Amino acid sequence: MRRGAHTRAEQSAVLEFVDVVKEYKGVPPVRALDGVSLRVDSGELFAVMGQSGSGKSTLLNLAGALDRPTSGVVRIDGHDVSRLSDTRLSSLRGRRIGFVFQQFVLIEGLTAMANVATALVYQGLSTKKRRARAIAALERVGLGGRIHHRPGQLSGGEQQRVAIARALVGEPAVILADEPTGNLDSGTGMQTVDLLRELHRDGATIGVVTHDSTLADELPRVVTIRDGHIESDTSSGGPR
Ligand SMILES: Nc1ncnc2c1ncn2[C@@H]1O[C@H](COP(=O)(O)OP(=O)(O)OP(=O)(O)O)[C@@H](O)[C@H]1O
Repeated sequence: MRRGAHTRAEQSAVLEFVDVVKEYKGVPPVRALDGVSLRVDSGELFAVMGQSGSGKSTLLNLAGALDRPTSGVVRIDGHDVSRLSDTRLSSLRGRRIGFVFQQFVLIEGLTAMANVATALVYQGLSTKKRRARAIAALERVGLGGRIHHRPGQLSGGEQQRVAIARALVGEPAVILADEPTGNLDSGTGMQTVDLLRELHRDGATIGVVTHDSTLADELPRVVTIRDGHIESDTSSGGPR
C-alpha cells in the first residue's frame, strides 16, 4: 500500500449510523427512518438527497445531535448520542457541529463579524480572539471586505457565506447544510457549492441535505434516501 494511504477501517468516522430507526409518536406512529446504516469519514463531502417526506430532515437532526434515534446507534465524532445526557448532547452539538440553513438565520442587528463570532461564545475565548477568528473565517469565504456589514446590507449569496463562516469558525467535526442553495438563484447557488468544494479540499467534512439532484450531482458522494431507507450510496463502502 502507498505510504500514507489509509484503509477505510483506519480512517476516523465522523458520523456513524447503525440500523437506525426513528419513529415519531402519533396514531399511527410515523417511521421516518427505518434501518439506516451510514458511515461518513473525516474529510468527506456528501449529499443526502431525497424527495419531500423521504426522511432527510430526520437524518439531519440525528446527525446534528438535535434528536436521538428510537433504536439503533448514532455516533457523532465517536460519541454514542443515546448515552449522552441532554447537556452533553447540546455541548457536542455546540462544539462539534456547524449548521448552515436555507434561510441563513443571521442576526439582523449584528455585523457579519459579530454574527460569526456568536458561534464561539461557548469556547472560553477572549473577545479579541473571537473577533480575530471570525475575521479569518470571513476571509476564508471571500468576505474579508464585508466584515462590518449587517445582513441587510449583503446579497443573499453573501449572507449564505457569512452563515458558512459561522458554521466553520469553531472548526467542527462536520458542517451540515440544509438546502443551502434553496434561497439563491442558480448562479449564486453554484458559487455556494464551489465554496463548499473549496472548503472540502482544505479538509472540512461537509454534508448537504437537498432535494435538488443538480446540486447533489456536483458532490463526490450522494446518499439517496426514499421512504426512510437508503436507496443508493455512491460510496463503494470498501477501501478507498
Ligand atoms: N415531528 C414529527 N412528528 C410526526 N411526523 C413527523 C415529524 N417530523 C417528520 N415527520 C414525518 O416523517 C417523515 C419524514 O419527514 P422528514 O421531515 O424527515 O422528510 P424530508 O425528506 O426532510 O422532507 P422535506 O424535504 O419536505 O423537508 C414524513 O412522513 C413526515 O411527515
